[in-house]
Amino acid sequence: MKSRFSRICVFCGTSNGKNPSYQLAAIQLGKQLVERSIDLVYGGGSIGLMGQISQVVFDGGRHVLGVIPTTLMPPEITGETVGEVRAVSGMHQRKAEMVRQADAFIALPGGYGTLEELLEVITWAQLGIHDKPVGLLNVDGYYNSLLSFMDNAVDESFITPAARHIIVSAQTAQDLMSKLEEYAPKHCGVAPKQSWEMNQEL
Ligand SMILES: C/C(=C\CNc1ncnc2c1ncn2[C@@H]1O[C@H](COP(=O)(O)O)[C@@H](O)[C@H]1O)CO
Repeated sequence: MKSRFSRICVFCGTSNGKNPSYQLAAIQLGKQLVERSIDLVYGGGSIGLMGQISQVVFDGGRHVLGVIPTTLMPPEITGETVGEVRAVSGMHQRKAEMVRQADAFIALPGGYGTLEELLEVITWAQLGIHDKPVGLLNVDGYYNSLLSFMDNAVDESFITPAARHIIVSAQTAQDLMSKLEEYAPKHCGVAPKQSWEMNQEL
């Protein structure tokens, strides 16, 4: 299956979560990447959903790149990383490197870390720093409240309808991948991408 993407960055929980369907979704997304010959970029390590997806993609013969701050590298904190490990000096450098390396982003269920990474790539898209698709795998409605928040922010005129379109969501890995393949931005970035690159944001 030919994809428009070479490498997708996945944000996801350092825990597996309570509902077994979260782990299943991480495995299914990993299989989708393998079937579509897409490599994985992620936060490194083998804990929680991060471990599930990286193992599936690695076992499927695709390249796995874990971008991890040196402080989080000890295996007792994050476990072992399969594939290539890229050490970075801190969390800001990690995110910039993930954005540089990937040509789309997907968030699986997770906690604060996942949410922060997801919102940053959405914000960067809104500003015009990148124009890469951002997907949300809304497993068993885990992100319904976040999506409702965004809809309310549109109703209250804090998010434009075009910027609401930045986030592509689906309930299954297969549906999400199909939607991301077809994604075309509707919003205009606040400033052109070239001017951000000149300022070395990425
Ligand atoms: C939080 C715990 C350990 C921290 N270890 C991490 N190792 C690798 N990546 C991490 C870690 N913590 C956060 N991240 C990044 O955020 C996302 C996961 O955070 P969440 O809060 O679990 O959603 C993930 O995408 C990573 O890039 C103790 O369990």
